[in-house]
Amino acid sequence: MQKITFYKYQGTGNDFVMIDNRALFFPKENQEAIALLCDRRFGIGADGLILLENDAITDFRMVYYNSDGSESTMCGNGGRCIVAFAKQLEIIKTQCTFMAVDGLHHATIKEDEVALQMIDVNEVRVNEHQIFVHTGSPHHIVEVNNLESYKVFEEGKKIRYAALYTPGGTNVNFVEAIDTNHYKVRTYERGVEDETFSCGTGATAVAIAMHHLGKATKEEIGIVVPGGSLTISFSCVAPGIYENVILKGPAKKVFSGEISINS
Ligand SMILES: N[C@@H](CCC[C@H](N)C(=O)O)C(=O)O
Repeated sequence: MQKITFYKYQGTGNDFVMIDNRALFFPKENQEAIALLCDRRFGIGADGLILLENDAITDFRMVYYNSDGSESTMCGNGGRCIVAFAKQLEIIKTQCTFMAVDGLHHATIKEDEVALQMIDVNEVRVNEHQIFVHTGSPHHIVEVNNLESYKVFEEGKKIRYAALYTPGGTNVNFVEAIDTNHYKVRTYERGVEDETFSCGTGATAVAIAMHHLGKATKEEIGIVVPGGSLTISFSCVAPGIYENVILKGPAKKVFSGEISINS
């Protein structure tokens, strides 16, 4: 058995087990242990697990796993939470750079609010089969009516496993307008294989898609998710090309503890 100190963080209800792995002690190859730590009945419970590690050229490195134990692509809410975690560990003060699977990120933190620069977007794919944006993770977007009662799990799962996205799959976001520049979003997340309370890369993808489609008129969009509110700002430099993409919202520590895993 191996005893692990962990911290639990959440960003608009997207929750993560956070581990300081600067000493590289964590058994990354043990996918079963990662899934167990994220299990809501037999473990701590979370949508994902994040390791904070040293990086040669930035303040730290983020390594992200979905709750099924698989290492995955970028997590926007996780990125905001790891910035709050790095501040708690006194690695950073109010601004930082860090390395993630999709490259270099800049972020600032003021109290519980983290503004995280996401990767640039070079394509918004719109055709008869899809509205799709890759914001560090893949996101399919569907506009719906009556989002509150929409069957996000059932419909999301169908698209997540659709032939169009084989073999990697996609996350699926369902969106309904509040007004021109504010949208409600619910997301089915790949690797969690369920609806989560929030998805940062998903909210970012929706904001960019709504702007690209000409539905949103501003370069700052408000997104309301089941777990709270996010703001996404960007510069649209050409059709489908978005730079200075910033995802902003709260990131909070929930609790910390120790847990033993089979090593
Ligand atoms: N919750 C995340 C997205 C995490 C990655 C996703 N589940 C995938 O595997 O693509 C976010 O806040 O962006």
